[in-house]
Amino acid sequence: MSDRLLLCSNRLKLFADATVGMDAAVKSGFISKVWIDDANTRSASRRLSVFSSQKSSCMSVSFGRPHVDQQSQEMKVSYIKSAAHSVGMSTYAETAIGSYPHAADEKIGVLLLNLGGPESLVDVQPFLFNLFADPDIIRLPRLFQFLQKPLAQLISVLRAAKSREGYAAIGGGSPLRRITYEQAHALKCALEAKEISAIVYVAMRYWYPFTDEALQQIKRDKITRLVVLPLYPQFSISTTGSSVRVLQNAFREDAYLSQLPVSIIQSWYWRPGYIKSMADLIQKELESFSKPEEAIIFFSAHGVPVSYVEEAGDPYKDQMEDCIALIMLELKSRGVFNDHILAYQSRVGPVQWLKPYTDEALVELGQKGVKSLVAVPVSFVSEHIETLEEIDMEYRELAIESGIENWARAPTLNCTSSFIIDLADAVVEALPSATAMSTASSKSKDADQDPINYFIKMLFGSILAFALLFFPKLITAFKNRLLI
Ligand SMILES: C=CC1=C(C)c2cc3[nH]c(cc4nc(cc5[nH]c(cc1n2)c(C)c5CCC(=O)O)C(CCC(=O)O)=C4C)c(C)c3C=C
Ligand SMILES: [Fe+2]
Repeated sequence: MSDRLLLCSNRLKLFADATVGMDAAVKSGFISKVWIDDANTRSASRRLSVFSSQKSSCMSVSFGRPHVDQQSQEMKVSYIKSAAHSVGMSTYAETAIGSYPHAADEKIGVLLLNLGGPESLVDVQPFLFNLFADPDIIRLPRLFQFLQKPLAQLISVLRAAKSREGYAAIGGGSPLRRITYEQAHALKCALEAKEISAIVYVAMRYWYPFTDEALQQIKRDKITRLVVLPLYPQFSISTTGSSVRVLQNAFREDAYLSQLPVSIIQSWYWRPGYIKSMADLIQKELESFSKPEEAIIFFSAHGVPVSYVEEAGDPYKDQMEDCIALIMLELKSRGVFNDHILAYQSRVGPVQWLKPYTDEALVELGQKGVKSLVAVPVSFVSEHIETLEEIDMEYRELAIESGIENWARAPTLNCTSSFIIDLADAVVEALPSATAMSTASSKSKDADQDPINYFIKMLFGSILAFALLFFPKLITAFKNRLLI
């Protein structure tokens, strides 16, 4: 009874014994945060770290007692496991805690999931078509899914000129493929340093190398155990959710893959190695200012439409806020007490996206007299068009015009060694719980189940799609007025 824990969640807050309370709390299914309330809890904390990664993708472990602000922050953390299930994914096996004893007999694969990007300006429109043809990016009611491809064709053609300008400004193509392969190589080396021999594969969602290519290679290599690691720290239906759906479909249809033990790491923004690596980058950037303490830390995350969060239960916003809180806690523990803000960038189309919008927030800060700012891209771990063009060019210019005099941008993590080592740890922790992927059909808890919402979407979706397809003049109006 010496190890006492304070367990906080959105439904439950209690003091408990380190072992009994932990297991009971986990079984109750509502734990999102554990505070270790006693300094002498080394063994408990080790167990907690392991089970936090295995039982719940959002649960994190901290030491000491939360003060009031932290506590209310933690209470906001939502329970990710239910959200992951709502998009039909298998999570870690319920019983797997402990080390993985059979590594030597296995042929281990790690599959990195990423978005992909056009490698030349000619690729831009077909890449955009693939992106907009994804039902997790443009979410149509089921009855109208036959419009998905015509709409994708239309929107990709309309968007292509603007996108091409962006890719031209960063050298004519996306660096994502190159950087992801560098990360794959670094991860392989980090695993080798931990005496795990693994082949690391790359599967892009919208451009080469596509998921299918990676899966064919996995089969040829006769991999016997696979860890799936999305290169998105936070889970979103539009990113990890979409890639995992593609994987599930492929696994369901293939005799070999459907039997292959797989662990999917749903999200990992809470991992101490990632949080520390982000804090390192920010701290280093702050030191480039003559008065570091005056600079605002401006976290800029890729946005998603509000409906993803409010109607489809996307945990992305909650995870993003939790992630920022953890980075700021880490910075505070290092004596860095700068103000910070989280805003969302890269919105596309006419719907409401998560707010505040990065461009509007920058103007507002300038108007308030802020003079120094460090921009921190936070939803992605490699440089890409939205860091190199949108932040470094568009937002920088806007910030300077708005009166911000000292601008800096934290680089993305890319192959930072502390980050790659942490990813390797995540893989090692995930290995024991690999199980054959569930073939249960996904039960999406989305707005389609609400008949009124469904009817409204159906009506407006069909009017819009038919109008755009059959009245060319409307296309110009659509393009000019609706920001594509
Ligand atoms: C966590 C990261 C991302 C989320 C969430 C996300 C959602 C999302 N994106 C679009 C539309 C576009 N995204 C585009 C590029 C792009 N998106 C991400 C990441 C997230 N997207 C990355 C890393 C990239 C860049 C890839 C590269 O080539 O470097 C694009 C194309 C570029 C452009 O024209 O701006 C579009 C379009 C939507 C609609 C969406 C959520 C519904
Ligand atoms: Fe995007």
